[in-house]
Amino acid sequence: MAGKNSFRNHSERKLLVLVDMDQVLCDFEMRLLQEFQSRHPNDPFIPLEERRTFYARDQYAKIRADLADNIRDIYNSEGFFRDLPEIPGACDAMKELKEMEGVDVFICSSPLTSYEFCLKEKFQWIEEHLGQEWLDKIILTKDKTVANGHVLIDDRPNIKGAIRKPIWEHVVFTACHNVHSDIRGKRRLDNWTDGSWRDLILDLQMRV
Ligand SMILES: Cc1cn([C@H]2C[C@H](O)[C@@H](COP(=O)(O)O)O2)c(=O)[nH]c1=O
Ligand SMILES: [Mg+2]
Repeated sequence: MAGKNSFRNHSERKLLVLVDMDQVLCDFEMRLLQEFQSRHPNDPFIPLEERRTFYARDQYAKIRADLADNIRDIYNSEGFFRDLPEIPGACDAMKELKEMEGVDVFICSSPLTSYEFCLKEKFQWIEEHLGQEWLDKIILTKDKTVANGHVLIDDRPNIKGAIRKPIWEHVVFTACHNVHSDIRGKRRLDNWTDGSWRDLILDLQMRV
């Protein structure tokens, strides 16, 4: 019985880290803007530093309804999710996290409801940028509040769902659209490059 208990204690002490994909591992916003400007050179666009809503579509809709449709057509098109550029340092940080003692890391991402390309291409992106072994570490869900973990690193400032008080601490990953958002006492992670993510993980590990 001692063995069983020690296994339970060991797994309970592991810090379970959930990491979002779009705008945390891969740069949805930059590619969306580049593609929009290339497809619609004569239309008004929203520079990244002027983005404010979580959904780009919503902000474009305030300018003109057809611009929002054009935005949707871009992220619904084949290759969009597959070819997203990496957020600087994200993949190296993920690989390091995966090797850290006492840490278990998963990718937790919400796919588009129009899943034709998005679902497959999220898997392709992960395989290409992180490696095949990461295909076993994917949680795809429209409702992240039901996912289990100690921390969720995610750029969406307000994550709502079936569970009113999710089990994880939400650390807001800074993105163009949330720089000015009221994040009500939540912590931020600004990037994967200045090493501050390691301090965050160490601090979280002390609390597990
Ligand atoms: C900006 C924007 C995003 N989306 C979609 C793209 C993804 O499927 C989700 C975001 O997923 P995450 O796991 O929360 O990062 O939202 C969209 O439909 N419209 C948009 O303008
Ligand atoms: Mg995101």
